This record gives sequence, structure tokens and C-alpha cells, in this order.
Amino acid sequence: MEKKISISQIKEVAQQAYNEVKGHTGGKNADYIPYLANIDSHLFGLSICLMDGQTINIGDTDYHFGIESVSKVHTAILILRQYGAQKVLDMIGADATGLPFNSIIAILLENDHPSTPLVNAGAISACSMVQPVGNSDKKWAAIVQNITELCGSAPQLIDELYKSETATNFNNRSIAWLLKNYNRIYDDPDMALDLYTRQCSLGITARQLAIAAGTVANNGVNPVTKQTVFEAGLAPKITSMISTVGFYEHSGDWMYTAGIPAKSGVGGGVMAVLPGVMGVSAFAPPLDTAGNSVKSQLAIKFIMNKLGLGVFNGDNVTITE
Ligand SMILES: NC(=O)CC[C@H](N)C(=O)O
Repeated sequence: MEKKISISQIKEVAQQAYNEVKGHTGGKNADYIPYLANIDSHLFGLSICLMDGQTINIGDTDYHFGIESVSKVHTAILILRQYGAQKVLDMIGADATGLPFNSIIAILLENDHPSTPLVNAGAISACSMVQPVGNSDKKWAAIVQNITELCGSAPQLIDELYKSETATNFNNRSIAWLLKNYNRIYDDPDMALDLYTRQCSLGITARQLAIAAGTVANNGVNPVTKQTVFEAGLAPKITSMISTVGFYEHSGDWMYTAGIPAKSGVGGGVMAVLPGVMGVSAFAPPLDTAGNSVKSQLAIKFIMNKLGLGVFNGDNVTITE
């Protein structure tokens, strides 16, 4: 069906979502990474990027928070760009685990592949794949350049967060070496782990993540800079991965209730992609038990339901002035 929504309607609903959710007190900051436990839990920002490059920003949308697992989407895009869709499927996979993001059991159950670049195991594998293999500095430069192109501006490493994660990432160290045991690490395991830890420690804003989500929604063309970041055929591949596992063991409930593929990070950020229509990002530190920001989920769900939008609705959506 044809569906028309005006920009002023989107702005109004986004403001309502923000007002409605702002005072919500549910959830708790991630505490297994000491830096994240100390972030002000009242911070809350909401950003939308439309396909013509217009952005709507409400609240703390310029605050640099730890990108954490949202970076998995960015680096998955980078290896899709470098290797193509089939090789990523062969070398990592695109399956949901149905288990927590840092699950070791998931690797043991599926020892023939890490399952998806959007959980820790597959993300560490993805970092090992980033070209040029064997050169940590150049791999890091490629990761940062790719995020910069997706967001239209550069992320900034939060050094204190990087140190905090490096000092406490024992579970991820086990994952890296277990993957090595299954021949699913394609470079030095410690280097892959370090790149993964560093990319998780990048500071990013909700404004930047909405533009990155908008770039995916716009089939690889950044709506703000107009740069073609990746080829259009890769957009449905990354969006399918996000919808399958973006909220880990809560991904099914999320898709059922909100209808928009979205990826979370334990820093409190979420990036959500409605293909052809918009990119949405929200940021608020307190998390649910699966590690997904409580307020970000409520706000994005509010917008989707109020505007009657959803990836499964089959509507041809036009945004009017
Ligand atoms: N879900 C997340 O955001 C987890 C990212 C975090 N750096 C970790 O590996 O544990």
C-alpha cells in the first residue's frame, strides 16, 4: 500500500517519544566494563536521518558514548565491501545464535562457523578478516575509515574505555583462541581481539549513528555526504543480519513488537534501519538483561508504532514536506 508521512509528523512523534521515555527508570548501566558503569545514566538522545539528508536530533545527540557492539555492524560492512557477500557467509555465517552476545556455548554448538559477525565471536573473526591481513595499523585505519564514511564524520577513540575493556576482556580472549582452534580466525588471534576491543571503545554520537543507519537504509549512499560507501546489493545482506541477531536473544521479540532491524551496544547506543525510509539512533546507558538500552528500545518502538511503520508492513512509504 502507498503510505505518506510528513516530516513534521516525524518530528512531532520523535519529540513525543523523547518526552514519553525520558523519565523511565528501568535498566542498569553495563558494569562488567568499569568505564561504562560510571557513565551518567540520565543521558538520552534520539536522532533520525531521512533519505534526503535531513536529520532530526533531540536530547543528548552530541554526547560521545562507547559504540561497543554497534561497531559490529560497521566492520561487517567493511568485510562485505572487501570480500563480498558469499565469502562472508562462507567464512563467518549469517545465523542467529539465540544466545547472549558473548556466548562460548554458541561457538561449541556451531564449531563449523562462528554464526554471524554481529556477536562477539563473529565480530572477532571479522576483525581478523579485515584487509590488509597481518598489518594491525593498516587494518585499524581501514576500520576507522569505514566508520567515518558510514557516519559522514570520524569517531574518536575513548582511551580510558579501551584500557578498561582491555584489562577486563577475559571472556573475549577465550573466544578468540577457541575460534583459532576451529580455524575461524584469519589473522593473529591477539591482534584480532585487540582490534575488536579498540573498535568497541570508539566514541560515537547518536547523530553519527543515525547517519550510518541512514546510509544502510539508503542502499549504501550516505544521505548527508552523498558518498557511495558500499554497493547497493550489500544493503539487504547487512540489514538481514541486523534483524536476525541485532538484539541477541531478544531479537525476535524486538522485530515482532517494533518491526525495525536494529543493533545495540552495551554503551547504550542503538542504530536502526528502515530500508528506503530512514535511519534511527537512540542512546541511553541503562540496559535490559540482554544488554540492550531500555530507553532506546522504548523510544524507537514508540516512533514505529505511532507512525504505523514496519519493515514487514509491505508499505511503499513516501516522506512529504
Ligand atoms: N554487546 C556489546 O556491546 C558487547 C561489547 C563489548 N565490548 C564486549 O565485547 O563484551
